[in-house]
Amino acid sequence: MSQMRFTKMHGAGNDYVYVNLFEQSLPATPERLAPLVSDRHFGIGGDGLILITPSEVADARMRMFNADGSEAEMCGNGLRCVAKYVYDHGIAKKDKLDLETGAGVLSVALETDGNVAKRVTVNMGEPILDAAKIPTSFGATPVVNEKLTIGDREFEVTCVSMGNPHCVIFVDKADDDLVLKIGPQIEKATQFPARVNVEFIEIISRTEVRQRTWERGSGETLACGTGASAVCVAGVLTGKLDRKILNHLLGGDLELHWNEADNHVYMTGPAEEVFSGAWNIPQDLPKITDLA
Ligand SMILES: N[C@H](CCC[C@H](N)C(=O)O)C(=O)O
Repeated sequence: MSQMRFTKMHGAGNDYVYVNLFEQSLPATPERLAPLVSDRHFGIGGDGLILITPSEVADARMRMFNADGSEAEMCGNGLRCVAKYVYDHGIAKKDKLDLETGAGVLSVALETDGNVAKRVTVNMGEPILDAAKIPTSFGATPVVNEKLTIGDREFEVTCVSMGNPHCVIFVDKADDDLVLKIGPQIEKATQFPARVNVEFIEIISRTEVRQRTWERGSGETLACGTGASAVCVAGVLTGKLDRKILNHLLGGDLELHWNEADNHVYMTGPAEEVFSGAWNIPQDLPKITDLA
């Protein structure tokens, strides 16, 4: 029985199966593997699959696949965990790393305690506010307080890309009806040709919010780092929030800062390694060559 070695990690409860491709190759395409390993009953369990690979332009590269097998341009919680893995496992023992992502090479700073990283700050780069690049069919740029009709209900949405697309909605109560019923309908709404991640935000003050997230390709997650970054930007664009906020997500807290000086968003939060293991590769899994 051949096996694939993996490490389970999470950032504020947003958990992924991490595979170190510095030391092994994949038994099948990641699009095929992600749904299998993400399955919380028949697989390892997680919100998706994250590959840590060598990079020609950075200390390492992250490729991120949602639980449905779709690849995303960027994953904030995932990148904090990749940074921790790269540091803790000695791939690059530096407390400042450059990591290649689908949204470009991003810089991260690690707070370490001896030999392990505890908290990580990611320079997420500039938010993308051009409707076409988010991409949405809304005409306005930036997309602020647009009306989106779902069934017989109308929502006011603000759309921001952090390399991946986000639809932010400020609500009185982010309840199950909104997150679990409206969230999936917005994810697949025709206004979002690449689908979209949806953030439902309760405002506690100008510097503090509570977030629930319906993620593209993974459903509700306990946290979404790119989403929390998009919320910070949307809060400033709508005049509801200051540029520095504390975001309470179901799985933990993230600190966000949309820095006026460089127009970059900075996200700080935890990264945890839960366990490592070996996954028994199913006999009937089509080999990568079979899929060519
Ligand atoms: N579902 C997202 C990718 C993961 C983002 C999230 N988990 C984060 O921490 O940023 C997408 O398809 O764009």
